[in-house]
Amino acid sequence: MVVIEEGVEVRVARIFNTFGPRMHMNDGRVVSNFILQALQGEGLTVYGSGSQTRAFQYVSDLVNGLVSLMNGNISSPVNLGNPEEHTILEFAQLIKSLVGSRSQIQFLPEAQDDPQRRRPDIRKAKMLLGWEPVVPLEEGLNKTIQYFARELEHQANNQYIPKPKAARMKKGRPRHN
Ligand SMILES: O=C(O)[C@H]1O[C@H](OP(=O)(O)OP(=O)(O)OC[C@H]2O[C@@H](n3ccc(=O)[nH]c3=O)[C@H](O)[C@@H]2O)[C@H](O)[C@@H](O)[C@@H]1O
Repeated sequence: MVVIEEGVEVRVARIFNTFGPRMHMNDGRVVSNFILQALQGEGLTVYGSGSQTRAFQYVSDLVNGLVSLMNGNISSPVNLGNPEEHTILEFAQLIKSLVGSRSQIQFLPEAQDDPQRRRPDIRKAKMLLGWEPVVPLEEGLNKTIQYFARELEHQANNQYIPKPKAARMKKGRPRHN
């Protein structure tokens, strides 16, 4: 173990789904895809029935968690995420309504090996770091939508409009759709 042999202090953050301004706009993740699609009037691409769940944390909550972790003395892994869980269909409906978009929700084939549920257990971070996420989902989404809208405007002037990425690879294998 590096910790014992070299006296190096180690911190291990297990980072769960995170979003916010300055995220990559078209790497195919769900929040960026849905925001781009809603802003551009395209169908919001829900893979499968949309009943799979995720829990998304806002970037500033993650940064605060990382800072607390670095300043603490826990060398075992600590989950950093927001435990508020929603279905992907709920995310699609929420983003569509926050954008005020007329986009349709478009159901596509399920992604391969797509986890049906993901929600972090953050009891350890709460207890040992006194950390928990504080930014409400809608507030974080609104800030992210504003960022995407400004970027689209800027990029439109430069003739480059990013497209949401359609095919996502899961575990290194191509999806069928
Ligand atoms: O561990 C992994 O395999 C992956 O975990 C997360 O990926 P994931 O939780 O699936 O996050 P998203 O890609 O944002 O997808 C979340 C859910 O939305 C669905 N989705 C995604 C994009 C889209 O346009 N439509 C859609 O329904 C996906 O099928 C999935 O169920 C991370 O974001 C990836 O970087 C990591 O590789």
